[in-house]
Amino acid sequence: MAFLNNNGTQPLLHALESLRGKLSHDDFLLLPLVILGSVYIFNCGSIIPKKDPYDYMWFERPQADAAACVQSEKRSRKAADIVRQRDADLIIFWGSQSGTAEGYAHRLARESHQRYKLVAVVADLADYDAETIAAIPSATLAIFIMSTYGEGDPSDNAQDFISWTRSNPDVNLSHLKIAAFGCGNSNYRYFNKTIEEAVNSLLKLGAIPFTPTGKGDEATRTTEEDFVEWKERLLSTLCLEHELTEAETAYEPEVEVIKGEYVPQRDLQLGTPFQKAGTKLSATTTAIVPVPVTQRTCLSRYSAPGRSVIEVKIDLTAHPHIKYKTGDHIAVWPENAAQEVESLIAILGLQDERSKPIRISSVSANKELEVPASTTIEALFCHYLEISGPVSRETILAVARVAPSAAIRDGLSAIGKDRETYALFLESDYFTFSRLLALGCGMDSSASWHELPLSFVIDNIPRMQPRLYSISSSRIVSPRQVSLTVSVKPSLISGRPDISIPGITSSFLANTRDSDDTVARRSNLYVQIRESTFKLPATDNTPLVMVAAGTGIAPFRAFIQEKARIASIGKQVGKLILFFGCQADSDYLYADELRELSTSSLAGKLKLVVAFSRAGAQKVYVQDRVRQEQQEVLQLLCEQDAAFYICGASTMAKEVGNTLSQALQETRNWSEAQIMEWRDSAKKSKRWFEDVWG
Ligand SMILES: Cc1cc2nc3c(=O)[nH]c(=O)nc-3n(C[C@H](O)[C@H](O)[C@H](O)COP(=O)(O)O)c2cc1C
Repeated sequence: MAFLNNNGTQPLLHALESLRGKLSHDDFLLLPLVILGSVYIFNCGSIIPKKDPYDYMWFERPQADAAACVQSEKRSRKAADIVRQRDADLIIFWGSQSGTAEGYAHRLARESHQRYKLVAVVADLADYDAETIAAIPSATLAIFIMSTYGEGDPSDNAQDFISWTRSNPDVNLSHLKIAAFGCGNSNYRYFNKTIEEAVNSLLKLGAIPFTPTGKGDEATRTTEEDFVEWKERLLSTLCLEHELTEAETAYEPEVEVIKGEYVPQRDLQLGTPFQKAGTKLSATTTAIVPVPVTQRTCLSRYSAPGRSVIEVKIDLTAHPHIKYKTGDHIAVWPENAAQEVESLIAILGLQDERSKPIRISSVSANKELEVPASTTIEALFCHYLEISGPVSRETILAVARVAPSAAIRDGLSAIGKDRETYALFLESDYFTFSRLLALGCGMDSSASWHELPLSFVIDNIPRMQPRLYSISSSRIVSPRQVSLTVSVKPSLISGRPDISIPGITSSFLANTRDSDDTVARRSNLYVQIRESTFKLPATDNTPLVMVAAGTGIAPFRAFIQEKARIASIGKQVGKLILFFGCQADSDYLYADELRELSTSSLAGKLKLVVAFSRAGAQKVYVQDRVRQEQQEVLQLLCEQDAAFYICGASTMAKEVGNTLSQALQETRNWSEAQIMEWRDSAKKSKRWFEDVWG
């Protein structure tokens, strides 16, 4: 059971740490230079400096280039090889698009080791050939943690694995015990389809279920709790089967943080997005580039405090190689609010060190570093850790275990003891990591968090993820000025009507000043164009039926702009119907532009059908409008091969899908199976597109 804890620099670190109290701050900073100087004298026998061509190497650490090493090292694609190499008790495969399932796989590995001294290997499904799972020894439990994406699809890294399960493979898994957890959202039509499909296929091949499959549901905001419940059941079953006893869980760092070391400026990452080693760019994902914000316009304001929709325009002129297509997505890297960064720095007592370089390296065999290897505390908190999110129950319990006093430990343990108490706690106030620590200080005013290791903060706070937006401009109308249509909607806490929590990216975008604004806090955004499947048909004449609610209008605004341009140069365009759900006329986004186009370049082509849910005595939703217009919609879809698009909340998409199914049953007498078949074939032939969110 080889689980790395420390690397060779640890003794030096301990020595430095123990000297820390005896040295002044400046002495401490000089110490590495003193050591290097001694090495130099020892090696050269003289203190007269000679020009050493490899001088710079003294200042470089091997992990600075670890990414390159990992990429060139040829790893086996056989899952059984890694299991045997590490003598693993568990192999945890993950399939994840935005990091949730991946994070859970690492957490399970860490806990099973810390609590039961089990050896767990964490495996990216894309790194192994699927059929090789058949050679995993029977003593090793195979665990699958996978999310569902798109319209019931696997994540990108699980595509090959799922294709393999669908190919009726000729393997026997009757020796293999499996356990599985899915990340999904029940607002989608195909809730947790990927994990269901994976488990069913593995069971058909003879695999033995170890514990019931767990399913996380984002719609009820219970994914985290669903995971914890499933994980505890799995660990207690393992415990019973193998007669394991739980070890005292002292904190074991997964990263090592070195302060006070010289770091060349070029190695420091102070805000540029961090990408893990080996992340490849592809035809569908461009480089991440800094772009100026050229315009920010408020499109609509709501009566709810702080709620609005804004349009943000960014300029790609400085990056001629970066191109986008109409309907693509754009990933935006946000920053945490300055106030949150300041609070965390203050409560950890890191004010004096905030802008000094730190070196971070992974000390876990399973985990690649998820933050830059060289940065500063300030940059780490601002750009690389998601410090503004609500603190999870497991994090509260982890903080309780390292609390500076018994009063804080007991207080925090009581909050995290069960699902219900934790839920009540979250409803009572806004609790980020720093606010949780502040709450701890309230439980024992003599205690402080200054001794909490920085590695603990890095290990327990999720890394910052970019946010995806649909581009709301057309490539042919505006190839260099890209617009995003962003909903700014603070979250509310039921127990504290006075508090509203700003969304991290939307509030960041709302506060980003135009580039010519002299008071700009920062005018550049880091963005990346990501190709979407939400595309216009190849022929301009194909009719389009588009259904949107709220900011789901974004890609349709781009489609309509593009069609108007095509029509204006005398080309034929097909019929366009836009169904748009809003609250009232005040949030009918792009109303003037759409109305104008429907009477000018797209006259007789563009039909606007708007549903207002709060304008009159009766609530009218977008699906009600689709029902009213069903004859024309079905005629376009079934007789004229129109392309059908939905963009907006998954609940809306589900209702619209049901409305269409009902209409097909009533008017054409189609069975459920026929409707499914029709929809699947429309998807395959690129006539049915959904871009929906939870
Ligand atoms: C564009 C999109 C499509 C999704 N489609 C589905 C779906 O069809 N079924 C489902 O159960 N969950 C769906 N989800 C919810 C995700 O599975 C959920 O957010 C999950 O926690 C993501 O895990 P990951 O970060 O590991 O990829 C979707 C989420 C997004 C953003």
